[in-house]
Amino acid sequence: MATQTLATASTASPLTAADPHRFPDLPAFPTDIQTAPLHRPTYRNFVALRKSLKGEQLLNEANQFFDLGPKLYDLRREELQKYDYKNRGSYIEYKGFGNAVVDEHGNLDWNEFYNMTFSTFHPTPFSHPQVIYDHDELIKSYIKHSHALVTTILSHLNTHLHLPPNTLQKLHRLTSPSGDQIRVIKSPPQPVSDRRTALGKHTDFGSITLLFNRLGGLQILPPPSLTLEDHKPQWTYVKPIPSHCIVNHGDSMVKFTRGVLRSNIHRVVSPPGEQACHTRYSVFYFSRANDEVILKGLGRGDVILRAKDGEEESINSKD
Ligand SMILES: O=C(O)CCC(=O)C(=O)O
Ligand SMILES: [Fe+2]
Repeated sequence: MATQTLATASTASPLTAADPHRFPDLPAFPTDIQTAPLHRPTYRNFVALRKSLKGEQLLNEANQFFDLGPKLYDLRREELQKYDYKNRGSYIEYKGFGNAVVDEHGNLDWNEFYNMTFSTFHPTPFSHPQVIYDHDELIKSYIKHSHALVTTILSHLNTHLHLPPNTLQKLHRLTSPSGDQIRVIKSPPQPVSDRRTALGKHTDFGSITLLFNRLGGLQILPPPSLTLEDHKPQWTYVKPIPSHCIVNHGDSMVKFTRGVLRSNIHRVVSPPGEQACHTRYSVFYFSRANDEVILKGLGRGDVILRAKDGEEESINSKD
């Protein structure tokens, strides 16, 4: 993963007080905590992104998911458990609070989440809470706008990897079945005496993740190449920035590029400083290659061909 931020706001300086997308009613990220350096697009790319992508709509819709989160989780865990995906043989819908182990000591996670896909509104034997149906237009529109941003990112990567035109984009068509999904995570404040990992260390599955969050807590483990000689990589916070999303490369991009692109290790801990007393929501778009795509080195394009060949297992995107 390269951790990048992409500005989608209309102003050159999205951090000004006039920015309508600054985080309402939340304490600021502490100024004395070191954060990971992030790459931002050049001003030219920033303007191009805004023009081509309806960036304002994407931001507005992401904000609406931050309003949907509390409405969904106000249904309470007992009710949401009816939609638990572990009983459904899929990753769509609800993951209950504390259902996953986060570390080698067997500690459990400190979050619950709900996954939504395009197929959320297709006829299936499984229903959703009414609040999801009430937001069907938002969910469909957010998938469309997020996918447009992912396509723009893939097209930049395609160019810089010297791949034949549209190679990456063709593996990620919105019109073909894939595991693309929206996720809304809720992590309530942790007890003062027991603040710990809320989501265990991992790399993202899939190709590109777009992540909006407002409170700190996300940490990355920098790769050795970005760590001082004779030092161990240290968990480092990623600071949420208004009107920006964080872009992760997932494991499929590592496969497609034979390791030219990396998927970085990250985790979520209790938010720092005063932020720890607030409920943390995050809003995601996980993009994955179309179901039938075999996850292996693309093998065309001199940048990838120069990468070392490794053993490749054959697995398709759906699995
Ligand atoms: O909540 C966050 O900031 C990150 C969560 C995450 O990494 C994930 O769900 O894959
Ligand atoms: Fe992640």
